[in-house]
Amino acid sequence: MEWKQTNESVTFSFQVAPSNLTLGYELCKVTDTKIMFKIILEDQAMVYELNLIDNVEWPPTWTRNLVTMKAEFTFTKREKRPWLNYGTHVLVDAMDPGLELREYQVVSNERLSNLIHLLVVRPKDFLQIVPIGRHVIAQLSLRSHTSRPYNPVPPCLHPDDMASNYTTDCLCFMIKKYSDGALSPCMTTLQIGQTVVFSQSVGSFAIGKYDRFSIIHMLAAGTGLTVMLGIIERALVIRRVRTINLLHFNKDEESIFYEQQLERISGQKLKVTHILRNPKSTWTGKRGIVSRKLLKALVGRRNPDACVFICGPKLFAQNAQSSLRQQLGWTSYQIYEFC
Ligand SMILES: Cc1cc2nc3c(=O)[nH]c(=O)nc-3n(C[C@H](O)[C@H](O)[C@H](O)COP(=O)(O)OP(=O)(O)OC[C@H]3O[C@@H](n4cnc5c(N)ncnc54)[C@H](O)[C@@H]3O)c2cc1C
Repeated sequence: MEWKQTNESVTFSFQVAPSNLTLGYELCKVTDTKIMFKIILEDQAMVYELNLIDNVEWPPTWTRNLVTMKAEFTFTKREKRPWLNYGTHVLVDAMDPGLELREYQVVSNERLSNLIHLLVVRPKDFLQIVPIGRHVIAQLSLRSHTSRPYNPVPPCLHPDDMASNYTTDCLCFMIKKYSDGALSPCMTTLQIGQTVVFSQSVGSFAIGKYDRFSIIHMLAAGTGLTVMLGIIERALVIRRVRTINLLHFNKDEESIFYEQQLERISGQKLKVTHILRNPKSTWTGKRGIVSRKLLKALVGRRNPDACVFICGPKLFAQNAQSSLRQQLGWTSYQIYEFC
């Protein structure tokens, strides 16, 4: 663990091993001087108990280097004076706690399109940086029996599109409303100040496994886009990645969301293609469903320097996998399906 300070603040960072990419973090305030730090690695987690020499304010702010994934957490000191040392830290047993549910307060809930809302929520005395490609479980209250998985999304991909009221201790979600659904109608109508429950991160995706590829193809159907946004945010700053080819499949013009925001960051590296199943006759873009013909044209035959990420309904993912593997020669280690 490294630390540095000014009179006003103290900053901590953890570097486990350069070969082991830190994927995510969970910080929990126990008291004003005791903080638990959980560091999430590819297939294990480490928990440190940090006992500070003096009181700090909660929450800390954080910044992350998206290439190395190293994050720095900065706490404001309650008493503005230099510390002789930070205190002590010990590695504690990181037993699997099972699903831990916490209440989050809604800080904004805005419409992105007809059916999609951007929800920003903030927990109390807790902060998590969810590993890219992993999700959390949501439910309306701690006692509710209905839960659904959702992918946290970056607060923005361009500073002009920053989510309303976002601070670095918040999580952001893009949630589609299914009017006859059990949870999404409530999730999309939450008001500022109401609470909702989320778990810690779940899943096994490890972004570092794909760092060797210089071309990333993404096949996203509808809200399958959500998991791709964190990958895009990082891929844009990874020098080795030359091309991000995002294919976003939707039903019709009204179902497209986050279009202008993606347009703003697309260019030499990121290319976005919208493919509609049922567009109006005026649509001049691509149309159809995922098929061998379409993927041959937009992804092409197997390229050893490329990987493909797939996220969407089961049938969509099955069709994509069979077209890529059986007809276009792609191999399983190049493909990751989020489900
Ligand atoms: C890993 C993961 C991440 C996800 N991330 C996101 C995300 O970031 N954003 C997002 O919006 N969604 C995401 N989802 C989907 C999300 O978890 C919910 O499934 C979605 O919000 C619908 O939940 P609901 O309770 O409102 O609807 P449900 O009650 O689950 O119903 C959804 C729709 O399916 C229909 N339906 C329900 N049961 C059946 C059935 N047996 N047969 C046929 N149709 C049926 C319903 O009529 C309704 O139209 C993710 C899913 C997974 C697995």
